Amino acid sequence: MEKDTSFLFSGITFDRKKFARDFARFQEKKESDNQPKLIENENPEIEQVTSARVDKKRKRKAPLSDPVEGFTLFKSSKSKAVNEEPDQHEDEILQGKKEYHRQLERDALFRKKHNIHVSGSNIPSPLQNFAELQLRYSCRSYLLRNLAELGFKEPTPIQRQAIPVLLSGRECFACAPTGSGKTFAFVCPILMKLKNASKDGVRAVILCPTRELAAQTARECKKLIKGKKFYIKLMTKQLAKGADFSKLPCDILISTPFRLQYAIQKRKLDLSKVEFLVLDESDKLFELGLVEQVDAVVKACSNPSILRSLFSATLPDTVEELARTIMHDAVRVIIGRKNSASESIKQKLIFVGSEEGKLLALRQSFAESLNPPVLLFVQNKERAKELYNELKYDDIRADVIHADLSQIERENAVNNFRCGKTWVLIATDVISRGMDFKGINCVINYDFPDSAAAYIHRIGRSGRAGRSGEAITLYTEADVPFLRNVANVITASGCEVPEWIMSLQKKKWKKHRPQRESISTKPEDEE
Ligand SMILES: Nc1ncnc2c1ncn2[C@@H]1O[C@H](COP(=O)(O)OP(=O)(O)OP(=O)(O)O)[C@@H](O)[C@H]1O
Repeated sequence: MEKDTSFLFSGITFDRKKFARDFARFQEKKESDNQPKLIENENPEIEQVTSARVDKKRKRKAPLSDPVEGFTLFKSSKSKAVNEEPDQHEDEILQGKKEYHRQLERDALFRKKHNIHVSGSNIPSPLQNFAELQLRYSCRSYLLRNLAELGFKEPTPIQRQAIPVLLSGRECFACAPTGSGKTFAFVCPILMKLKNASKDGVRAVILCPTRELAAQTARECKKLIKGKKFYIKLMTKQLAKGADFSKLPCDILISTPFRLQYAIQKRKLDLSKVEFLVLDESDKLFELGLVEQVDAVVKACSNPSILRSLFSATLPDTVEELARTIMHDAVRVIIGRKNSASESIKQKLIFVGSEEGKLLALRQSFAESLNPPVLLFVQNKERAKELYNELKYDDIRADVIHADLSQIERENAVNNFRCGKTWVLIATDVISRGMDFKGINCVINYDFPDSAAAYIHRIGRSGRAGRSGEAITLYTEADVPFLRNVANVITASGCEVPEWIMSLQKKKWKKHRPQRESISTKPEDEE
């Protein structure tokens, strides 16, 4: 068609001078032709843009046009348009401002409803639902499909706010209760931003304080990428010692600080292209013993446009201050009250007098009602072994996990507990953070936790993802001076504590690890 048309006009030279008057009429008609079209336009936004364009065209064309019939009409309408333009523009700005403020109000109400507290500048609106991931951020369908398969219907409060913050390219430190879905809150933006697999070096690093948590996070990532190719690597001992990192395709690397520092320093692992660094259980990572290794990793992630984020259920002020020194224009997201326990856990304090009383109380409680799975926390690995030796011949399926076991023994202990082979798992704090055992009915603090943060994380192994749970904390005379700190956490999450405990003096409490009598009831020579 086009060819035909050009053929029709080829070789014809239009005599503009001779037909100036007629030509001008066509010009005029053409312009006025536009006007009803604009009015017909159903979309007011498009209308504004189109009319602005036409006005611009007019402005540019006007000096070129010859004086024609109807010029005055054009002139008057044009001069009107010129007069109107600033008003219209101001109007648009005003409307824009009004809409912006209305949106801020809506966001504030929505955040209040979901107990989301934020600070920082220009914080993106929280997610109303998962569909917004696609509407606002063009999320790929594989991820939405996997979410649906995992049964995630609604975003949790931390997901509603932290995901848009990270997707809008802002750094973030976040504090949300145990079991509230923080893992997906940081993995989702990473997957969305990385878009596709690449063999271009490590692009994201997730640091976890323990191997068990690192392995769990890697497993969760793999569930989320089902049907999509991504290279997700867990830094195992073998990988750290034997891999050729220059050839290893890796989009997301999940590791403990120790193994990653080893790989950086001894195996020349290059992290200069890392775009995302997540410090999960960040307050633990900033504790003495880990902070130097974390520092080495932070330094190795030298990409100037890296996005760093910190997540935990407990975020002491000291960690926040430290975080501020390394982060740029970060957004702070707190769900509920900072450093509080999950509200879905029924918490109790039980006085047992002495160490001997503890074992009696435990045996009695198991005899009356044992509702597995039960997680039992003790102060150190020696006590874990002792308690295991006491319970292993009782008629309950007990197992133990602590740092003296080999990697494979630790994995077996976790897996047997996960699948229900073990009813009671005796543990040190090695699994108190982040581990997601579905449906733990009861956490028993056989030994009083060494800090309020440890208490929050330990009991947070139950009552996850909105489920209910129970936490029992045994205490002896030696623990009384430290009761008040834990009692504060208990009352803040809506559970009751005897009045006399609330009237105890608050204690400035670093680590409470009293010398405890042995758990073992066997005579020493027999041992
Ligand atoms: N939107 C959601 N809907 C339903 N379940 C979810 C959702 N997001 C996460 N979960 C589930 O909730 C559980 C807890 O999630 P996750 O382990 O990420 O919690 P967390 O906040 O990191 O806890 P912790 O502080 O103990 O590390 C997991 O089993 C996870 O699959």
